[in-house]
Amino acid sequence: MTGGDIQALSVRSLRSGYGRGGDIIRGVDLDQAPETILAVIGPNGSGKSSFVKTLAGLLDVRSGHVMVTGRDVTAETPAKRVAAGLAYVPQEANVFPSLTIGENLKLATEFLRGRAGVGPEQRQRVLELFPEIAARLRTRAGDLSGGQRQMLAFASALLANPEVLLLDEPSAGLSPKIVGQTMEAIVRVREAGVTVLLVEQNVAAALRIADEAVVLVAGQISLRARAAEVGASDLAELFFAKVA
Ligand SMILES: Nc1ncnc2c1ncn2[C@@H]1O[C@H](COP(=O)(O)OP(=O)(O)OP(=O)(O)O)[C@@H](O)[C@H]1O
Repeated sequence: MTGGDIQALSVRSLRSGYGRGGDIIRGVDLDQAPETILAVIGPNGSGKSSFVKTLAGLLDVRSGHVMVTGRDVTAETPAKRVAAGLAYVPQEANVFPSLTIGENLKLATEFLRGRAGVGPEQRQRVLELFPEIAARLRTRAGDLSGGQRQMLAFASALLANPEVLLLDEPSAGLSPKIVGQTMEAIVRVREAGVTVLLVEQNVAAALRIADEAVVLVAGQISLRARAAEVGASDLAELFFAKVA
């Protein structure tokens, strides 16, 4: 959605961690071009979820910067980051199970007044992206299948009309067939003009749809490549290096 040389997402010398513990994210630099899908993969415990939480504002930045379409959001609260165009879908608890789909969608925009492009037209665009959700507005979110629940979580985040969508392991707990449908939905989101940063344990599924991939090992980027060029041997070496 952004032209010229402005990156959708820029991260500079980012460090973050929990409480008084050591740094988990240990100096990450990253630029992501608009309307691309970037897969963030890596071994268990390498800091993928912590990275995306830091971008979303849920883990304090110890040093470095996060910029969305050229605007520095490092000091902003999670809510202000959403208003600045950076939406986040957590791995778990990403919908309200006791509310209907319609109520979930209504609640998602409750705190977004003033953000450009938020309103009935955006709602319509989002519902067109997710027909399965659009057809079940009165169904309780808790009665949806895992895949449908992910779609609802994506839809809720997209109502903010974000430039960048951060997804934390959307395939977790889904059957292979549903993983495929979820990945197809992510491609549709990108085709609608949204930049997607996709944290995934399911490396094969993520690489199939991503433009580029970064491998995070022990809180640092150890490889960045076009997704199609990431070879099994690169991954084995990097993933194994963590264990050794
Ligand atoms: N709430 C927390 N408090 C303290 N340490 C945490 C917390 N959450 C994660 N960590 C630590 O941060 C490190 C990175 O964990 P993180 O969940 O970000 O990795 P990950 O790459 O997403 O792993 P996985 O693929 O298993 O989800 C781990 O050492 C983990 O123990």
